[in-house]
Amino acid sequence: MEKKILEAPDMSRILTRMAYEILERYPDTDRLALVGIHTRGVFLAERLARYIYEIADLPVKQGTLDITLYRDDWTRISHHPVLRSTNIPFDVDGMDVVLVDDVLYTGRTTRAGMDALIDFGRPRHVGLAVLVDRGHRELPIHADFVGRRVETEKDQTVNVRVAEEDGEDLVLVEVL
Ligand SMILES: O=P(O)(O)OC[C@H]1O[C@H](OP(=O)(O)OP(=O)(O)O)[C@H](O)[C@@H]1O
Ligand SMILES: O=c1cc[nH]c(=O)[nH]1
Repeated sequence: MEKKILEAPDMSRILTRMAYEILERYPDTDRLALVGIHTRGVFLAERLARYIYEIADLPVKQGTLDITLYRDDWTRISHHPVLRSTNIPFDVDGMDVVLVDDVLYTGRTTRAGMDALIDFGRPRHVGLAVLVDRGHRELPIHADFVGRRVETEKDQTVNVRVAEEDGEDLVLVEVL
């Protein structure tokens, strides 16, 4: 069984708030880029960029990262990984890059995301925005912009659904 923790209006409100926070932290939007981590981070990054455009009338650079081959455990997960597109259509050197993901858990995806990003250049600053921080970090990583902190047990699962991929906006936590 799963319990709903966020529904579509909650997600819109939270992402709007996060867009304001990102703008406040990085007012120089010429230097700002939002980079979504596949899969759902890509759609959340697009939405944050859209909210920033609506709030400040300023376009923000965007990119996507597939971190599969940068994971420290990818051979354990699959020897035939499905790869998705990495697209960083701007010069990363000197930029303020906000990585965007749906869930922050152990921090291993974020670490892989930083590795993947740094292969493109040397950002001035890298931040992290996540819709849900569920704790249980295994690496010294924290998020700068958090939609909702959720207390979880280590063996619970947080399931984020986004309309673009799943047909609905919903965040569920497995009930143990
Ligand atoms: O902090 P971590 O322990 O790395 O966990 C967080 C990651 O786990 C999920 O991705 P998943 O690997 O399930 O792939 P998905 O994005 O395709 O669902 C989620 O989307 C985050 O990217
Ligand atoms: O609970 C979890 C842990 C990692 N990634 C998710 O999407 N959910």
